[in-house]
Amino acid sequence: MQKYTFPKDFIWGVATAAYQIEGAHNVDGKGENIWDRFTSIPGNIYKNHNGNVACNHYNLYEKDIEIMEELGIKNYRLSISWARIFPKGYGEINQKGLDYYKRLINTLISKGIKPAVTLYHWDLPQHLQDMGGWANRKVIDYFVEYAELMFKEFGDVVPIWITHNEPWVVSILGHAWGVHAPGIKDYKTALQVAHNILLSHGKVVKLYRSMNLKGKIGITLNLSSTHPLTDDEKDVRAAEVYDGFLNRWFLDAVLKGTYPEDMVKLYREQNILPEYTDEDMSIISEKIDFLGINYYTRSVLKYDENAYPLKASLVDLENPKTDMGWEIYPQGLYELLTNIHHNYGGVDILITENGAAFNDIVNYKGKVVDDYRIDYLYRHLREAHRAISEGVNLRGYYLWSFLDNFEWAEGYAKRFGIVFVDYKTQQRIVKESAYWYSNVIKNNSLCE
Ligand SMILES: N=[N+]=NCCCCNC(=O)[C@@H]1[C@H]2[C@H](O)[C@@H](O)[C@H](O)[C@@H](CO)[C@@H]12
Repeated sequence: MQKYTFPKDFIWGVATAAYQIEGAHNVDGKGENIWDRFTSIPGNIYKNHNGNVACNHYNLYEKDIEIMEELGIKNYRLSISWARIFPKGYGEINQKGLDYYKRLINTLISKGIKPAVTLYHWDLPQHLQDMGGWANRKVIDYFVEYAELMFKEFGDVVPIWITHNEPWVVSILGHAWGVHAPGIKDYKTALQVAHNILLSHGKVVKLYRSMNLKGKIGITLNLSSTHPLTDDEKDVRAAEVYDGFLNRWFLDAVLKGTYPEDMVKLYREQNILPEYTDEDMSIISEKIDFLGINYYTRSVLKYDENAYPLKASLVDLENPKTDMGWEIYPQGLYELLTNIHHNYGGVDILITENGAAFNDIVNYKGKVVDDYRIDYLYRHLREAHRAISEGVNLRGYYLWSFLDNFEWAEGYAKRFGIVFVDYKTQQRIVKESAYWYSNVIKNNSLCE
């Protein structure tokens, strides 16, 4: 039987995000955030679901951490809800919000579970959106103020920090396509938002360095290997442009301090190029300790004369898919890891999210036998192992997600968890994939 052993100190973890699991949306002084607002507007979310209760993790976190402990999970990526700390986004601190995260983080550490904290996982305080949100450069300063307080409070006990989760999704889904909060549909705004988020990232990295903290800090990007539908030069160019739009715009800025020339030219021609300075780019590319990658699927592109602004359209192939409709394409993870290793100087990498939504059911024995999810995870971890064996500095893997949770525009219709959540009773059921993952962690290896 083939066994794939990972490096001795490889980080095996699970991941969640505040708005998706906490609930308690207006409890203990928490301010309104843009997802509280966006989900309150009928039509935005599947069946008008919202995160008001979610997995009630705000009240059930001790029970959830017990499950992690039972499974032998030693690393947990969580996010902090900015509006719990600063209800207005800046200024007055909400002590009860701060106390919640102190309890949560201290409980994790007392159980030997290392926290990796994401400072921003999409839940901007609404008060800041009311002044323009991330399109307003002033919000950058407020983000630095929030980060400074988090570093002061938790900098000595949190070993891994992620400034932002997926600036591309915040920018494009939230400000160009309008399918995420705050529901804006304007590419020029979207690209300015992306730039300001990246600038806030760089400023916070510099702040972290100035505080002489002993942990590691990075950023998480959602990346996808891109493929042309055919070898026709128009399709090949479409894939290159989409690669620039999704991947290289962010990778080059953070790791090289420049925006890719081909995309700068395209955005300038389309009059959607953001305003930025050389100084901005120098700050954005402040050296990070690791690059976080969220990988779910590849992207297949074809030339499309009518597709604004890229003249490239995603193609939906008839291949095996997850419940999100995303093609299951494990080799795309290998392609991505090796490309980044070779093109971006061998930067240390953490897979900060990988996982799959499937239509889980509880069987007559009260179990969730999610072999399809085990298959997805196995295949992707095999590709990760292949990349490591070829020299890629992959240091860890955080499975998305620990719990079934609020899947943004899809509400509770999509289940990504390795722990099933019955939203009517808040009962947790550990899925078979969790037991499988527990074994992978214990053995630090994959067995065929
Ligand atoms: N249209 N469209 N979309 C194209 C690709 C979107 C990529 N979505 C992600 O990566 C999100 C990431 C997020 O951090 C987490 O909060 C989400 O729950 C997971 C699952 O969705 C993933």
